[in-house]
Amino acid sequence: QEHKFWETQPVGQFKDLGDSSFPEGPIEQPTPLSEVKQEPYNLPTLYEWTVCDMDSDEICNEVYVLLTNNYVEDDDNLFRFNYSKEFLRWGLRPPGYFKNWHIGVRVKSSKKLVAFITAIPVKMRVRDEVVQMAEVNFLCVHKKLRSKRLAPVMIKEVTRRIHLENIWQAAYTAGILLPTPLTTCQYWHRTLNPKKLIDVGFSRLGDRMTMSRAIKLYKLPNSTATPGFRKMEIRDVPKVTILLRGYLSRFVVAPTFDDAEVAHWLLPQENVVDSFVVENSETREVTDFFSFYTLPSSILNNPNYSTLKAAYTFYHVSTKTPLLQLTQDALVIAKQKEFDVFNALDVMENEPFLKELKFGRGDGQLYYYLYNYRLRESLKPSELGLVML
Ligand SMILES: COc1cccc(CC(=N)NC(=O)c2cccnc2OC2CCNCC2)c1
Repeated sequence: QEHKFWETQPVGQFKDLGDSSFPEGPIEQPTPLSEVKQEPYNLPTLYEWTVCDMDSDEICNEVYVLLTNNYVEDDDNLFRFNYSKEFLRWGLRPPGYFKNWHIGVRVKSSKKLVAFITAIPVKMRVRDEVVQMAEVNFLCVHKKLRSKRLAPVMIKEVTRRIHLENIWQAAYTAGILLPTPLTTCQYWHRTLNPKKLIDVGFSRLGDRMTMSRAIKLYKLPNSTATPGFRKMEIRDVPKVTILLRGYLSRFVVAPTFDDAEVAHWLLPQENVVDSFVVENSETREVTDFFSFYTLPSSILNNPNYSTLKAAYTFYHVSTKTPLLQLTQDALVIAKQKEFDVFNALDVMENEPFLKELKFGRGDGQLYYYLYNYRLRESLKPSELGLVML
């Protein structure tokens, strides 16, 4: 059973680790579109495929309810991701998206939505090659249908639909170890609301730490420190695009963003994504940028709280303002907006500020994977410039 499915897929296999005889690049060559399976894979008899039109309030709500009750939980099953409807619409409809890559599974008789998987297109640079890829995300099977081996057929079906668009590579993340990680990231949390985090079991009071000591330790200024730090606006898009493209060129694997993509992913949207620029008041130059996305978690079985309000670092660039100060200002904003915790991965150049700004190591890893693309060796997190939702 050990990775029975993944041993059949064009992904780096554990047994090939260290075997540097393999060239870097695609594992399998593209097949002619006429040879790609034209009809959907077979589901178990009682189930049928459906396309989830995220523009439809009703269908978007069905997806929201499925994920709210059945998506990823932390290792101690205290929390479950609670992506909002407006977040899902944002995350699944970037420029150039394909509606039929938002794939659902319904019970034929009741039409109940019981599983979901998605992909969106992304131009990914790997070293100095730009490869058209798909980002696969939101794989979710209803708790009552686990171990029916639905996930493998859903992965094959989304792969088939991606192949039909002549795209042969993909990127995905998971909290579990599969063959074979592109990189293994550590997640970190910066406490903003110590009392609530301790009450819900997200954090523990250290031995010599009293609650009042914890509140003092994580206190933040009431206002940001950087002159010219302000919310991003549509007029900033061209300059932020130049900043971001320049910054991401430093990493071995990173997405490429054009203006339209920067506008989609980074213009502020209430309860979805917050973005800030630092504009020099004399030169009018935009020198820095910071963004985080809003991903609450349901708190399972707590008498006093139902939701953990969490911010996740997204993309940022610092050319003039030290990243430490930029991040501190983002923490101040997050606190003002009543977030309980600010999460980050040790990707890009995050690690140095994590320790300095009183982030604590999370108790899990996030693994990044490439589909049908081999790198001679896995990357350090600091070599990765990709943040997934
Ligand atoms: C606090 O509530 C949680 C609810 C479910 C799972 C986890 C732990 C976890 N698995 N966290 C992460 O994967 C994570 C931690 C820091 C930053 N980004 C992350 O994941 C992002 C990116 C991958 N897709 C989910 C969101 C926490």
